[in-house]
Amino acid sequence: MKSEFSITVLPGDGIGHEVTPVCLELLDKVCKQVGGVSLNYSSFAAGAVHYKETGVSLPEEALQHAFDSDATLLACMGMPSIRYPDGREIAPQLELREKMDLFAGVRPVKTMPGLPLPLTSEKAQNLDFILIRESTEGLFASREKFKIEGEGADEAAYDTQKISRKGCERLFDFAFELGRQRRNEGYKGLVTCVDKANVLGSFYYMRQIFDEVAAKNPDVDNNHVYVDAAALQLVGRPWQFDVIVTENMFGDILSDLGAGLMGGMGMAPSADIGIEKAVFQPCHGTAPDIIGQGKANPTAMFLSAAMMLRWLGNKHDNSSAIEAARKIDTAVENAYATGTLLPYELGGTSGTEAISSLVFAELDKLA
Ligand SMILES: NC(=O)C1=CN([C@@H]2O[C@H](COP(=O)(O)OP(=O)(O)OC[C@H]3O[C@@H](n4cnc5c(N)ncnc54)[C@H](O)[C@@H]3O)[C@@H](O)[C@H]2O)C=CC1
Ligand SMILES: CC(C)CC(=O)C(=O)O
Repeated sequence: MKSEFSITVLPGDGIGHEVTPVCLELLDKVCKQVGGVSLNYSSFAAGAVHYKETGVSLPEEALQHAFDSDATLLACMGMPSIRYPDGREIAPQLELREKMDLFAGVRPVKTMPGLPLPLTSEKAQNLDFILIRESTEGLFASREKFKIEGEGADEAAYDTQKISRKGCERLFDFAFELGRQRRNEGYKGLVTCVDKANVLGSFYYMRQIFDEVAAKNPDVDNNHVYVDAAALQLVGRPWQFDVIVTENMFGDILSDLGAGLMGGMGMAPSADIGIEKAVFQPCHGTAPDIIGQGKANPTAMFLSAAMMLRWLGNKHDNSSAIEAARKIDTAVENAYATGTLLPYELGGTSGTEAISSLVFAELDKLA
């Protein structure tokens, strides 16, 4: 059984440099506590600042390492002030997802105890569902091919969405398998396809493939919701969802809504999963408004690291890695359950130091 894992670490830009060091500290601590699992990190510069300094956003060496290592831990990348000549931001995390074929962006929406969440309903305090964002195509796939046509009053810009049969089939297979797993764990096991099939042919195509895959998985419940209605329902009665599966751009937007339900971007973990490879990174960006102020919430990064350990443990049949993941989740949950943490995003003053210290202390108690 494999117990030593090589991890590509990409701190990226902005608050990535604040949440990455404490996350590696947490990982070292938990691995030492559990035994039977150790991580060897190799860190690389990549992102907007690296592009500004070198003209390269994702060095070949970093990409190769990500391919060769067991998993990649990425914080966040991008800076609104640094752009390609065509005006787009530098976002090598998208290239990484595409080049490594990480089609399933798994974004859990799980609330923590002890936080004054934006939705006050009792049921909204105990949310636990997962949004799967297709991460290799959709509207994002057009970003390097966008065109401006016509002149004067007829000038118009076009981005073209890509929805492929292969992309849909593997995504929906993944969603139904997750739905089945969750049903076996006592969740609803309901897979909801979110689209805009009432207006766009590409989404009607996607929905038909969803229905084909659903027919092959009759033991797992499913339904469809249009994306506008999904936005409404995510605010009105989010507890009705279990596994949401959707296109890249819709998933980008709705997963931020999901982060809002948890108390902010600093609470929302994520994993980009392919057949063999995976990258783990929080949903948040580089938070230029709080860089260097100690306000960055490392929770999303911690929970993403736990997702990495669980994925490694399942893939390599290493129960210690799964135990380490469980310990991180429990330590984070227990830290919030004290009711003493209030992150900046919720109007409080708990930043990187306060949150990390309490999570570390709770982890020590689990020894
Ligand atoms: N996966 C990635 O690497 C992503 C990168 N970006 C990039 O990040 C930059 C900023 O984008 P924004 O739209 O402002 O999104 P953002 O997620 O960086 O920030 C949105 C809001 O959430 C807050 N926030 C985010 N993470 C936080 C944390 N861990 N702790 C406390 N507060 C946190 C920020 O202070 C800000 O008020 C842009 O360059 C954007 O392109 C944006 C989203 C995802
Ligand atoms: C700035 C974008 C690339 C953000 C995004 O969609 C992501 O990283 O998930």
